Amino acid sequence: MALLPLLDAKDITVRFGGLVAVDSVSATFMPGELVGIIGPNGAGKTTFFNAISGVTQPTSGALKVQGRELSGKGPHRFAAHGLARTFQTPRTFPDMLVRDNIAFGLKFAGRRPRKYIWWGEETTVPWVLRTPESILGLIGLRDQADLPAAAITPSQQRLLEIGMALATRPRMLLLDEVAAGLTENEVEEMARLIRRLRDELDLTVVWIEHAVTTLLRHVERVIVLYQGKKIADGTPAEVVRNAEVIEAYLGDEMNEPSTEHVVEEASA
Ligand SMILES: Nc1ncnc2c1ncn2[C@@H]1O[C@H](COP(=O)(O)OP(=O)(O)OP(=O)(O)O)[C@@H](O)[C@H]1O
Repeated sequence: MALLPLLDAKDITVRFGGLVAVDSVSATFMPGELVGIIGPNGAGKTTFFNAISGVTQPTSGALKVQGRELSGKGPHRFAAHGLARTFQTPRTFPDMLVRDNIAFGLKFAGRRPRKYIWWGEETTVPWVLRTPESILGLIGLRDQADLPAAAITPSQQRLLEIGMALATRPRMLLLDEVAAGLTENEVEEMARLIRRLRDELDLTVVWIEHAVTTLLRHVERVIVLYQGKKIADGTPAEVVRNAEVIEAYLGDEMNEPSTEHVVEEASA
């Protein structure tokens, strides 16, 4: 039997009054894929994320998760089908301890049993997603467990939000600019963590990021949005050679000395 996409978005359009923020975008995400979404400011990246996670109702288009029609459903239904996401501004509980932020996510997941049916088979929740301690270990925040979330650094806040998303025991993780505001080293560490999570937890990961050079180095597929439209969808090597992408977006990035080697690597 052919493998179904984990998420299948067909002709998704989102209008805000007269503005078409997302313009008939179709994309499929297969189990275990690590996909980047790039594009200039205002290209529609976050709006597309909101639409495929039930946060914003698309004006038109269809959404299927594991073959199940979820068009028109709210974020809780998407979460119940294994989708978890982070937001551009981390949505943690600042007055609660780091550990309790994670416990909150686990409580949400607790409504689903430890074994659940996934792709028609009984699946056990990976042990690393069972307790606040194990999740904190996975994201490298064990030492901060007993601090209020407001007391940790911005990069740790981003990790905490990823931890909260993982606590809901997802199969698909949508990451919205989790590397924004981080130092170059922190961005690289974040990219490595994202890959490790995908590999160890067998997740499908879709990652929006402005740090294009890092993203191109770490993802296997990139979708490029421009003025609400999808203008490219392919491997980093294909996308950096795409004339429309260069014209619309990557031209300036490629002229940056720091980017040249990445483009060369991606094209190799
Ligand atoms: N709730 C809203 N109401 C009206 N317009 C909106 C709303 N949300 C987004 N927009 C507009 O939709 C367009 C796409 O915005 P979106 O935030 O999805 O882009 P983006 O690619 O994520 O940008 P950035 O990289 O700056 O985060 C922009 O013109 C934005 O102003």
